[in-house]
Amino acid sequence: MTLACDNLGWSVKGTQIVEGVSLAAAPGEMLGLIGPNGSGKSTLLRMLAGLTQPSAGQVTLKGRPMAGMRRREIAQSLALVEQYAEAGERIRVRNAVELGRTPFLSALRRWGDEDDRIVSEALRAVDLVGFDARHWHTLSGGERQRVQIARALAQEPDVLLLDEPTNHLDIQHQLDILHLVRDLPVTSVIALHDLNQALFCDRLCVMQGGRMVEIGPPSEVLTDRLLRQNFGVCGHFLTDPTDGSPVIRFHMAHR
Ligand SMILES: Nc1ncnc2c1ncn2[C@@H]1O[C@H](COP(=O)(O)OP(=O)(O)OP(=O)(O)O)[C@@H](O)[C@H]1O
Repeated sequence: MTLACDNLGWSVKGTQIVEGVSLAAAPGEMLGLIGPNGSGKSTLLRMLAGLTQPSAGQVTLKGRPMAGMRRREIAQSLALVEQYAEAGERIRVRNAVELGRTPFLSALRRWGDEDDRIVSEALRAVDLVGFDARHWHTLSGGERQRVQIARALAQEPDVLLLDEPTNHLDIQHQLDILHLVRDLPVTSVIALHDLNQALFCDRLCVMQGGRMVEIGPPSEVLTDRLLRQNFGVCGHFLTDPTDGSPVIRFHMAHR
């Protein structure tokens, strides 16, 4: 397995935030992380990225315990796009994306043409061609989000973790990013609130109160019972007449 965790937990000041989460993302899989606000998705992602030390359990990256790995080594395989990622106000877009190459640079391996090519490709992938010289503080929320995704792509990771990556994005760029992630030859774990977007994923992991309550293909996980119990809504599956794909229409649940 590319990325896995076993009995993962995190507590703060005696409060259990995440508890007993075990999962394994297969190579190339797009695993969605869904659940109501405060259910532990971001905390779980940060532990999977090695940024938050678990209070219990362990994460393994390509079969090796992450706890024994150096930050640089993790960053050579795994990239995280956080929900509210910031960058220096005065940094330019291209320089921000170039930071994705840092884990691969050293005194013996200096910046080269290949790094320039990778950065240009990452900017192109998120539709930011021509933004190279723009300062971070001049960018819109959606443009900033795409810079952060480009920075992660520039890491050329095997594992890509994304925390609500479609936040702030207009509908075209939301679809672009979801298609991009789905088509990349990487293992991805992606926290999403939009359950129609979650249908893009191969499997969904449902969080509730810090625990994983379901994992499986979207069609099996997003049942009427689960939508009511975990999200407090009713959902009806409809079929898109253009391509036969499922769409969920939500209604308020009668209490
Ligand atoms: N450092 C902390 N101290 C206290 N409580 C925390 C801390 N970090 C997270 N929490 C709490 O843990 C819970 C889970 O937070 P987390 O951000 O992981 O949820 P989430 O599922 O990503 O939420 P959202 O959908 O709103 O982004 C929340 O109730 C949050 O307030």
